Amino acid sequence: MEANNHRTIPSLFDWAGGMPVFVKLFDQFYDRVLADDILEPVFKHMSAQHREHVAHFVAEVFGGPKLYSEAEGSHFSMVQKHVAKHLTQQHRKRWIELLLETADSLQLPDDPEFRSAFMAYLEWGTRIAVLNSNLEDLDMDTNAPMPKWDWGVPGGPYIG
Ligand code: HEM
Repeated sequence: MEANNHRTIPSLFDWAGGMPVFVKLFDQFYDRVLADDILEPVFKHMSAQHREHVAHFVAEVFGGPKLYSEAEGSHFSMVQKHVAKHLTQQHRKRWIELLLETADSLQLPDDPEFRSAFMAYLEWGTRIAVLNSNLEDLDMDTNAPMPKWDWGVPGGPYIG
C-alpha cells in the first residue's frame, strides 16, 4: 500500500480481490480457452500447472506475493515459453476477449480505473507475447526483473 495526500492506494492485486480471484480467473479462463476453436490448438498441450502459473505471474506483476518468481519461473522463463509458438493477432484478440468475459462473469471490479489498468496490461503483455512467439531464439537477459503494473494515469481506484 502506498500513501498519497488523501488516501491509501491499494495495489491492483488487492483491489482485484487477492490471490483467490486470480487463481479462479485463470482457471475459468483456460476452461474457455480449451472450448474455443481458435485457441484450443495453441493450448491443448499445456501443463497441468499452466493455469496456476499464469495466475501467479499476473498476480505478482499487479503487486501480489512473489509466488511465480520465487518458486515457479522468472520473467525470462515466461518470455521463453512463448518463443517459436507463432501466435497471430487472431490468437491474441481472442485471448483478451475470453479473459475479459471471464473477468465479467466473476465480477472482478469494473470501475473505469481498474479496468483501464487491467486492459493496458493485457494489451502490452499480449502484444509482447505475439512478438516473442515469432522469434526462433531469444536474446534476453536471463535475470531480467519481473514487470510491475500499476494504476497509470487515473492513479487509483474509482472514488466517485
Ligand atoms: C499478458 C499476457 C500473457 C501472460 C502474462 C502470459 C503468461 C504466461 C506464462 C506465465 C507462461 C508459462 C506458464 C508455465 O510456467 O507453465 C505462459 C506460457 C504460454 N503462453 Fe502465455 N501469457 C500471455 C499471453 C499469451 C497469449 C496471448 C498467448 C496465445 C494466444 C499465450 C500462449 C502461451 C503458450 C502457448 C504458452 C506455453 C504453454 C505450454 O507450456 O505449452 N500467452 N504464458
